[in-house]
Amino acid sequence: MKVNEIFFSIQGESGSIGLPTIFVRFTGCNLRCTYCDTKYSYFEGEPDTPEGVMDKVRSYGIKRVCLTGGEPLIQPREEMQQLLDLLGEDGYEVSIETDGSIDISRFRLHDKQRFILDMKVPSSAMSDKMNFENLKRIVPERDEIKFVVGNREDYEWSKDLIRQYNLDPGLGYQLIFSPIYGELTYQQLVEWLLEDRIDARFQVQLHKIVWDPNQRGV
Ligand SMILES: C[S@@+](CC[C@H](N)C(=O)[O-])C[C@H]1O[C@@H](n2cnc3c(N)ncnc32)[C@H](O)[C@@H]1O
Ligand SMILES: Nc1nc2[nH]cc(C(=O)O)c2c(=O)[nH]1
Ligand code: SF4
Ligand SMILES: [Mg+2]
Repeated sequence: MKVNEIFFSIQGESGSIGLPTIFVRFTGCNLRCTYCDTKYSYFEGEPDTPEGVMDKVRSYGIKRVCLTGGEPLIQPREEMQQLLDLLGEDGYEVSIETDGSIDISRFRLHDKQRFILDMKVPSSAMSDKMNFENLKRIVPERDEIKFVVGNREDYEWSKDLIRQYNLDPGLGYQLIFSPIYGELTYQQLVEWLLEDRIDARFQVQLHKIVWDPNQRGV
């Protein structure tokens, strides 16, 4: 496996937002979202092993990890599964940020491990790469489905998907809406969500408020 960076910060996104978290950012992505804030992870990085990653993770003394990238699920499958197994054996809480294009059923999760499935909206220019079958593979109370939206068209696209796949929060589906940083105001997205009575979590990238938005490794 190839690792771009490992760092310790607060979780800036998703359901565990604000909690201290160790980030393992893998190198390489199969998509090229227009708005991607992590382009430096496409190629830069060093080879490592699941055991090597575990050693570094253990050194931080916190039992919460976020696997991200790049796209973590394009790393060699055996090695990624081995890392998930090692984290599971040690009782780590794990969130896996994934880009919606990779079959999430290729990986076996342990207790306290979950996917954050980002369904790429039209303005990402990647929505035709989505594997919509993933929406049937999601485990409602466990996983989260995320929409990172930049305009009204993205927002309508997301609502259509929620309707079409019956991603009803009443059935345990956990939905997140987040603005593309700098593209859509927080207020505009919040007002749309409230107006339409969408039972989803509004999320900002907390680390971009705490630190300079261009700072790496936070
Ligand atoms: C950098 S990606 C890595 C994981 C995976 N490739 C994915 O896209 O889910 C992690 C999260 O950051 C989000 N993200 C990237 N650039 C962003 C931006 N400019 N504004 C808001 N969210 C952004 C992505 O949409 C994704 O949910
Ligand atoms: N603090 C912080 N939280 C994050 N949550 C998801 C991130 C990511 O880049 O995937 C991220 C990140 O880059 N920084
Ligand atoms: S899938 Fe994730 S890492 Fe890849 S380009 Fe899109 S936001 Fe960036
Ligand atoms: Mg990030």
